[in-house]
Amino acid sequence: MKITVVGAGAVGASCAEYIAIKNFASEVVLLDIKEGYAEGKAMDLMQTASLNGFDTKITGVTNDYSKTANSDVCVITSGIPRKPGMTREELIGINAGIVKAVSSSLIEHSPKTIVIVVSNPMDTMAYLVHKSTNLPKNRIIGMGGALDSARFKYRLAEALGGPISDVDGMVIGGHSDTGMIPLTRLATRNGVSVSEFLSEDRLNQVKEDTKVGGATLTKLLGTSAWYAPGAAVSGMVQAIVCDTKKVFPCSALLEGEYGFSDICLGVPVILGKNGIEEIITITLNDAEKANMAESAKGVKAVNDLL
Ligand SMILES: NC(=O)c1ccc[n+]([C@@H]2O[C@H](COP(=O)([O-])OP(=O)(O)OC[C@H]3O[C@@H](n4cnc5c(N)ncnc54)[C@H](O)[C@@H]3O)[C@@H](O)[C@H]2O)c1
Repeated sequence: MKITVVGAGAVGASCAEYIAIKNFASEVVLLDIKEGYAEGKAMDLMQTASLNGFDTKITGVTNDYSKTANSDVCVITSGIPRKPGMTREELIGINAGIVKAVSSSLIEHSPKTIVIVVSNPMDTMAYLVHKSTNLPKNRIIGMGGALDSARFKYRLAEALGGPISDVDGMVIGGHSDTGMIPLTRLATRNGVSVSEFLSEDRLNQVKEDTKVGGATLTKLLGTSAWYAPGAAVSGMVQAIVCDTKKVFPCSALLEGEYGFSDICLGVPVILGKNGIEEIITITLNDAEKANMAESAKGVKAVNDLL
């Protein structure tokens, strides 16, 4: 299986590294517009192969889409990241042009590909790819919820004082500080509701810490994070390539699900060889429904800027 990752920056390179280390793909092509940058990242990563024990071949190219031909999955991470104090929405002006041009070049060379959109503001960028290409909706997937859910589980484990492997939970809604909806009501510690262990106040704190998870890291790092985003993308690529049918919250084009249409929003989906195999409709309570409506409103307002 051949995977292309566009953008050999922090997230793209981390994503390529995790894909290679998990050893499920034969080839990863890293593409960047900056002369020699992807080639350098690919060479550095290939020099970890004997140390980390993987056989995936990573090649780097400068803006040459012919080298990406017939990719099974293409990941778009190209674009600018946010700086401290910025929102993801503020990136739209520059990133929309990049994502539109990149997706069109990718699809020209890999018409059967599945596209994973990472560049921010991600829900709007995924929507833009839907609007500007003819790919069926199951083949365009936005990555946000997989990362936000990992951050949610991190915060839950911290509050519980237990291992993350005991924790399950999901974040749906828009991939923004205000739009995320960590579903504390459905989160569990080894099958037991987390509300058995944590007060409502503590759970609300977990929720708020999760929503600003990206901003917290951006402030500490001076730019947005890359390890967890790269790992989240690699998990989604693996589910597609290995046809695992695992459930991830992803930004998917909605056509009536959850009461919304003509919008990409984070909802639980089953990922497999066809990309989005199914959108799962979970029963939300009134408060969660109201949160989803607010979240959708926020994403629509950004979509209107396109
Ligand atoms: N969806 C998520 O959960 C999530 C998480 C983290 C970051 N992001 C987003 O991912 C994007 C990348 O973040 P990063 O930290 O890797 O940034 P980065 O600056 O480290 O890397 C971006 C790379 O894109 C390249 N690039 C720019 N224009 C290009 C083009 N037209 N064609 C090919 N390459 C091009 C740049 O040269 C650069 O190497 C940002 O928009 C960021 O906000 C999303």
